[in-house]
Amino acid sequence: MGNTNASLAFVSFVEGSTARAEGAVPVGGVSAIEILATWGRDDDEPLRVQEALAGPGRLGGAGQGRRCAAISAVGSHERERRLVERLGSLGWDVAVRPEAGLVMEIHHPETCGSDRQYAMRAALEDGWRLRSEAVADGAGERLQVLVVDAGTALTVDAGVLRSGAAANGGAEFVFLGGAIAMGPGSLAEAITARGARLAPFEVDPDVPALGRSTVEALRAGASVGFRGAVRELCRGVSMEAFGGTRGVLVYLTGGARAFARAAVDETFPQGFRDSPHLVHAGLALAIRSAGSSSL
Ligand SMILES: Nc1ncnc2c1ncn2[C@@H]1O[C@H](COP(=O)(O)OP(=O)(O)OP(=O)(O)O)[C@@H](O)[C@H]1O
Ligand SMILES: CC(C)(CO)[C@@H](O)C(=O)NCCC(=O)O
Repeated sequence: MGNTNASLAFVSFVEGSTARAEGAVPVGGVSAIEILATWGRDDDEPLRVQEALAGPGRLGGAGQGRRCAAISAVGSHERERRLVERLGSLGWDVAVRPEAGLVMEIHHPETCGSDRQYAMRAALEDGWRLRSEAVADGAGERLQVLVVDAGTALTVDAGVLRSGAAANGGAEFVFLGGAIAMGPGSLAEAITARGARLAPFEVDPDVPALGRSTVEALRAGASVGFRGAVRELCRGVSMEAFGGTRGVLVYLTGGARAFARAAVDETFPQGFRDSPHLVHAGLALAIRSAGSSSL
């Protein structure tokens, strides 16, 4: 559940698989992510979920045995509660915001949004897999990850993989923090709510900076202005977390990705990974590694 939209996905794992689900980040064993439904804040959430789960043949073999669901939510606790209740009444065991499995190197980690944490978990795990494929002994290589999530909010977060630091000699996925700003739709809503003579308008990612009417000028501010925020936050967070932008593995996710692509591309000549389902993938990984303890 995001701030504006929510979606329900079915995630399959095939052990040892590195198959790329279309548009999805192919994190450890995630072989497919199928979006079953998406809906807005005002829709009847429990009903949409119930309808999606009832779809014919949707869940493959998952109809048999134990039914496990997990929820990432940054929306209201009331929305979350209604969803958990409905899934429970349909016979699902529900894990609500299971531990993302990150070492949180920020003040007050308990206030950090679950979407930020799951996206970072998926990105770091994917980076780890990529690195171990590229170098036989990747232990000495640094893995620095930046996650850009453009939606209702814009978040730009930094993370690193710390090898061999954990008590068991394994790797630690470390969340270093980042920035929270407004997405393009929020910018548009905010300015028309505060500007007495400004009528509501639709945002568009492909507009010039030079608007020749009020609405064009507003679109320019929301879209071109948003790109500026993305560029500046990507550069700033990378510089402060990693000392530069080179060698950083960058992931872009969120419903407003189209508004952020050009700025991310300009900032990182090494390119970036367009990963629409990063939060779902991270949630699935979190629940899998937590095993039955979170269910
Ligand atoms: N075609 C589009 N036209 C205009 N805005 C769009 C379009 N597609 C996405 N957006 C923007 O994306 C936002 C929704 O993004 P997303 O689907 O990631 O929602 P969300 O998950 O609720 O957001 P968040 O992750 O910040 O909670 C909208 O508020 C709007 O700003
Ligand atoms: C920042 C948002 C709104 C992004 O969806 C969400 O992750 C959230 O509500 N976070 C709580 C505050 C924090 O992440 O520090």
